[in-house]
Amino acid sequence: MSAGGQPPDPRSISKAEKTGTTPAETEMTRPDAQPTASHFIDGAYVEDTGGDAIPVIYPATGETVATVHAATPAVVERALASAVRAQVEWAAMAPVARGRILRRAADLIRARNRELSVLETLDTGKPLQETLVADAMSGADALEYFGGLAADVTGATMQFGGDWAYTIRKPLGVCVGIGAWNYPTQIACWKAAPALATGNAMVFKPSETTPLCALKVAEILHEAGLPAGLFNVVQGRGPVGAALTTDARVAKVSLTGSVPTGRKVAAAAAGAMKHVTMELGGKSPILIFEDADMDDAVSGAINGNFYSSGQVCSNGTRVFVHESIAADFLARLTERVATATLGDPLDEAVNFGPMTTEAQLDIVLGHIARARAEGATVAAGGSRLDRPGFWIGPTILTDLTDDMACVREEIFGPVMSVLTFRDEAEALARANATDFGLSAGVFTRDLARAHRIAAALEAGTIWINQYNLTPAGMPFGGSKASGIGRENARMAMDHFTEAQTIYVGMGPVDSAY
Ligand SMILES: NC(=O)c1ccc[n+]([C@@H]2O[C@H](COP(=O)([O-])OP(=O)(O)OC[C@H]3O[C@@H](n4cnc5c(N)ncnc54)[C@H](O)[C@@H]3O)[C@@H](O)[C@H]2O)c1
Ligand SMILES: CCCCC=O
Repeated sequence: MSAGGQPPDPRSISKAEKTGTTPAETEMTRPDAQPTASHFIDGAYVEDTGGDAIPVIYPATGETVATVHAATPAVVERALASAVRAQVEWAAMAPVARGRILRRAADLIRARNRELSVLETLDTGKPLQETLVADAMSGADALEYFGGLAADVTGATMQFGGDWAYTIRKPLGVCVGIGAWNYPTQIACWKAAPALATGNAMVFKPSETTPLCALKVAEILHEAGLPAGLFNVVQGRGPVGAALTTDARVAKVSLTGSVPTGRKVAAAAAGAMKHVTMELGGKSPILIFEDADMDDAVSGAINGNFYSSGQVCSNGTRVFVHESIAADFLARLTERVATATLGDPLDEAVNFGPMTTEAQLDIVLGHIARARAEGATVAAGGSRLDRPGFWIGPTILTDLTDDMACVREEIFGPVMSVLTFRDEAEALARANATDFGLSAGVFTRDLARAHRIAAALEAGTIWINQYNLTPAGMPFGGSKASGIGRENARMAMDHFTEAQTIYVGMGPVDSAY
């Protein structure tokens, strides 16, 4: 497919720059991001500077805005011990009372959305325009949803003609949550809400890259009335996550992260038969048929590739477009992508931010260099932007084949691969030809085709004529290498409980002798 010309550098149309926002002005609006202390344990902030210092870098400028310390073994011990103690009473509490606390936390989050969104922006670099609607608000939705469901955890009865049995769903005990860096508030809430609603305690380790927001979630949960010890936050890198995963007191590990980390964590948990939820990476397809609403398809591809600067697990980074509309699609796509507004993410006019880390930016640039070397055309973006921080514009690759690395591997950045197809069977086969299976999208006006394709796609979540929307009442998670289990919806309650079966004998007991 031909590139159709290089669009203007998105920096040249930054509204922030047009409106004359200066670094000095945005500096003035930036709050102090330094938390009271690194960890939140047993209802209070805890510091132990014996752990490695972890700088928190504002990705838009590269400045260090806070420093936390990795948990020492003593900190990990305090977190686990308080969770074990607190969980017993919490599990015995009336579920409706547990739910009330979570719903109160949801209200507090909504009331403080702006403050939390600014912190999320400082933590991740994602535009405030996004964080105001997608992060703390999504966390509040999960707390409200699971708070409402807490009193509705039910078992089943089975009749055997006299004798009968019933099941009750019991909490697992102490659960560990481990987060990725792209949605720190949302990930903390999506894990904490179903775990707490069902009577568990959680020790949460945020990503070392974005350690700030989970501390605020802990603070708010406790302000809402959560007893001390039930949601503890400890900081650290992989070894802290590994120490939590392998501790004998931990019944379950819920990880959001990459497939390689998922394999390690699942293997470590399997050694002690712990429950796991694995929310991992993907290389998801979006199939755009010739009868699709073109504007919606372009919007879906933009949302599914460039929101959060492409750092979204479920992104549809392999965009398969029917060959008869491919030229029109690419022309409209490049035209719209050229209007992205880059600038200080704290400026609400900005809708495209930097990569969250320089290391991730380097990974993205490496993928683009390899794609060029393999013969791809860069139809938009493609290079590091000459400004402080970790910037690359929305990037579109064309002239691709399915065996190129950029089409096969998760890039986790703003890089869309546009491919063409001739017929449905071919599109489906190519969409499924991956070890990943997180998500997929279909754009068509043909309802029968939409549902036929959705059923045949090997992915945990499929969007028809939409992309990347994840309401709390909808299960979300991956197939194949992209994960085990589901977050959100009633299914998440099942994943944080286990069934106990009680058989009831109603007559005499027969025995052989
Ligand atoms: N499916 C989803 O819901 C979802 C959501 C967001 C991100 N992701 C995926 O996350 C990845 C990006 O995030 P990342 O770079 O932070 O992932 P990562 O795998 O590098 O790290 C994830 C978390 O695991 C921890 N960790 C690393 N090694 C560990 C070990 N041995 N034991 C326990 N914990 C360990 C890290 O400290 C971090 O907190 C991408 O692949 C993305 O697709 C998935
Ligand atoms: C669509 C939001 C899911 C979070 C993954 O990165």
